[in-house]
Amino acid sequence: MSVKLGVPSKGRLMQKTFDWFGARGITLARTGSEREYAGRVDGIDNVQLVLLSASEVPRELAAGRIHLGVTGTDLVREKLVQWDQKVEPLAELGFGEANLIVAVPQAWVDVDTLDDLDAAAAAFRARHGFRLRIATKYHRLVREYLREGGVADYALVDSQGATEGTVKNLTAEAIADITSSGDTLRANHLKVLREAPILESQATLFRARRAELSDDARATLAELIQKLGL
Ligand SMILES: Nc1ncnc2c1ncn2[C@@H]1O[C@H](COP(=O)(O)OP(=O)(O)OP(=O)(O)O)[C@@H](O)[C@H]1O
Ligand SMILES: O=P(O)(O)OC[C@H]1O[C@H](OP(=O)(O)OP(=O)(O)O)[C@H](O)[C@@H]1O
Repeated sequence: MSVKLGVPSKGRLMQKTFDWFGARGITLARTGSEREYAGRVDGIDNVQLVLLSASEVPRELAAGRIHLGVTGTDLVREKLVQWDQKVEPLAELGFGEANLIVAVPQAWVDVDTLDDLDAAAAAFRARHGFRLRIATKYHRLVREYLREGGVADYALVDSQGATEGTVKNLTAEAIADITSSGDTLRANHLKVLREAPILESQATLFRARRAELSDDARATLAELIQKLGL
């Protein structure tokens, strides 16, 4: 039995993940044609590379189909109920840093805090007859945050990409999304609420708590963790 290491196969986390392992003597490489999702691990025996989308890594870890996996903390917390019982963070990797925030139109001069948003949401419903819409793909984290922040009168609308565009497109009044440089928010005339972010995320190496391991694989995992300096 080999140790299965799940890493993003594309997107912004892939190359930096490969670089992070490479700097620690473990070479990860995609093999085959550019479009083939096959990979190789050099620098240690008996470790199998599993190429996945960053958003699928949490589920694969929770199911125990991979033993180790790299993805953003935001995706783990959003996708796994009681995430800390399913996975253990082993190392923050220092890239993929982004904050999950709530943003509203810059033109809403009276709305700078969650309290303001709650008041605006109540007024919006009274005026329009439907609830203020917040577009996001982080449904669980945003619901929990708004409940704790005392914001009640809103509806979440699902947005799986280009979330900042939903306000201009009139499919939402506000958004909750990841921001890094802030350029996308500014370009779409949105401002972040004054409170601390919902979550500060970065790429992290996780271990699956429930994955089965043979004795051989357990030894390989220990060797890998030691080689990575963890
Ligand atoms: N602008 C950004 N800067 C830095 N990290 C970001 C940014 N936007 C998203 N991320 C982080 O990158 C991770 C997602 O990576 P990426 O967008 O490449 O994957 P994905 O959207 O899940 O891809 P896929 O389409 O393959 O499912 C998340 O953990 C997220 O927090
Ligand atoms: O603060 P910034 O540096 O401008 O980055 C923020 C943007 O990056 C992510 O989008 P991504 O590029 O993954 O595209 P998406 O909208 O299709 O998710 C995120 O959803 C924001 O839209």
